[in-house]
Amino acid sequence: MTIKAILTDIEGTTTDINFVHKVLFPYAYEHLPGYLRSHADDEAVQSILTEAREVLGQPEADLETLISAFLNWIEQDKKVTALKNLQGLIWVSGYENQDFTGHLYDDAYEYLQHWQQQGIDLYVFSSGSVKAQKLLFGHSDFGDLTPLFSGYYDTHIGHKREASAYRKIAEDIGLPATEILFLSDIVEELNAAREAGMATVLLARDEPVASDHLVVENFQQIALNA
Ligand SMILES: CSCCC(=O)C(=O)COP(=O)(O)O
Ligand SMILES: [Mg+2]
Repeated sequence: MTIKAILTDIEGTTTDINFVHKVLFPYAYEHLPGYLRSHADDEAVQSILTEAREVLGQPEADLETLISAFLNWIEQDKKVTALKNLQGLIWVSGYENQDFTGHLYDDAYEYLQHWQQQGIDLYVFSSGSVKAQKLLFGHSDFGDLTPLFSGYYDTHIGHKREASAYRKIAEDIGLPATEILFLSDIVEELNAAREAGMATVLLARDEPVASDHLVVENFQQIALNA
């Protein structure tokens, strides 16, 4: 089978989980109350707040109630689309002030470039919003890597553990799912991608994992018949 496109997860796949959980999430947690209090009237924030009220089932929830809900979702690592959109807005200042740069494993940097040079189109699918994805790769440890990617997908297209999301992505990319390879560290995501027809590789970066998906420790071990 010929792989023509690669769709990659971020956290645990291109990027250290610790960067997300020990740098990005704490930054969002610390800045979220102040950000919401000073930007509550912005159009983009208004729509995030409306969506959060819907998720909570509390159409009248005030700003302080919503702040508590968002903080609670960060603590629980909930992949709520409204939270993910909000985090993307908050992280702008962190990247722009150079409080941090987007972590990328050396092998991910090397092989994403290599695959692109081989003519393979690269796409991202993360629970982090498209804005957050572009920030991470645009302000990465290796500089601006956004020219590597042909497209970005987040939970607006569907949940990462549901096959329908991968079917929609394949349709949007314009390739049969069988010609797309999905990379992730989460078996449930790989199962959903496989159900949609995609080829799959499980990244087990920290410890060995037994799986019926092809398992690798890093991107260098991924052999493609492009
Ligand atoms: C796009 S950077 C922030 C990552 C994030 O917010 C997250 O929830 C990680 O999700 P992933 O689907 O990449 O595991
Ligand atoms: Mg992941």
